[in-house]
Amino acid sequence: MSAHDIAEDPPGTADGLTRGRIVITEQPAIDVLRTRRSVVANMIGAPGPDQDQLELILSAGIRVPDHGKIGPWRLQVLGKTAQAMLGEILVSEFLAKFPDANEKQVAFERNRPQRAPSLIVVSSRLNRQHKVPEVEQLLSCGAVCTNLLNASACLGFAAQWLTEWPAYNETVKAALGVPADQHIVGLIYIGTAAEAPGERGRPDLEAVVDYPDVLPVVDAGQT
Ligand SMILES: Cc1cc2nc3c(=O)[nH]c(=O)nc-3n(C[C@H](O)[C@H](O)[C@H](O)COP(=O)(O)O)c2cc1C
Repeated sequence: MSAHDIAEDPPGTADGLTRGRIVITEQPAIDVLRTRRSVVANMIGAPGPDQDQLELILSAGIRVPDHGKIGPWRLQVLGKTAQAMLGEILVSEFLAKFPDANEKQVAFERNRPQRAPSLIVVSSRLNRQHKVPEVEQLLSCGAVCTNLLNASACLGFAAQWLTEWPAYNETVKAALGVPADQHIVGLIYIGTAAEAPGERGRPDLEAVVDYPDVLPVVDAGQT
């Protein structure tokens, strides 16, 4: 049984951890976090999460630090028809920019939102009247995307956080109901890895972490 199979047994009686009918990976959370890898969307296939699994991923996804309790994010789980409609919009925007595009390129754009079984669009709902700075609200949106990836990994699913050109296209935003002054922060593709991804180089801790005993105050004149 793979990590995201549905348990036949009643809750709590199957091997491993269960939540209702869902088997959760037996890996300790710290190992999921330490070893999670994105899988490129092209390599993510069926099965995708079912509705119960999706709701688990979504509820973990929005359990993020949110200064001011603003909830500055919005999540849209695109169904198959919506994915196909988005694909048609991508084709028309792509052709408007590259009228000489070949068939293969057009087919890629049409299929772009359907590369994986599930597609969650995470966009911002920034409250610019709120005293909490905009950047903090955007960071909370990013945290949602990260939690979606980690929650997917906890259930044994592969996922990738992409923006690509569609996230920055005004027609795409309008079609998704995202106001022009808000952002599409992530398109999260979720499903099952066609093959396990290789490791990706990570910075050594020493390259990014310091343990200063005293503050490394920089003389303003030196900067
Ligand atoms: C905000 C954001 C946008 C991203 N957009 C893209 C993208 O458009 N195309 C891409 O190849 N990777 C994109 N990535 C990177 C992948 O999500 C992923 O981090 C990368 O493939 C490395 O995999 P890893 O998560 O295993 O480190 C983006 C990451 C972030 C945080």
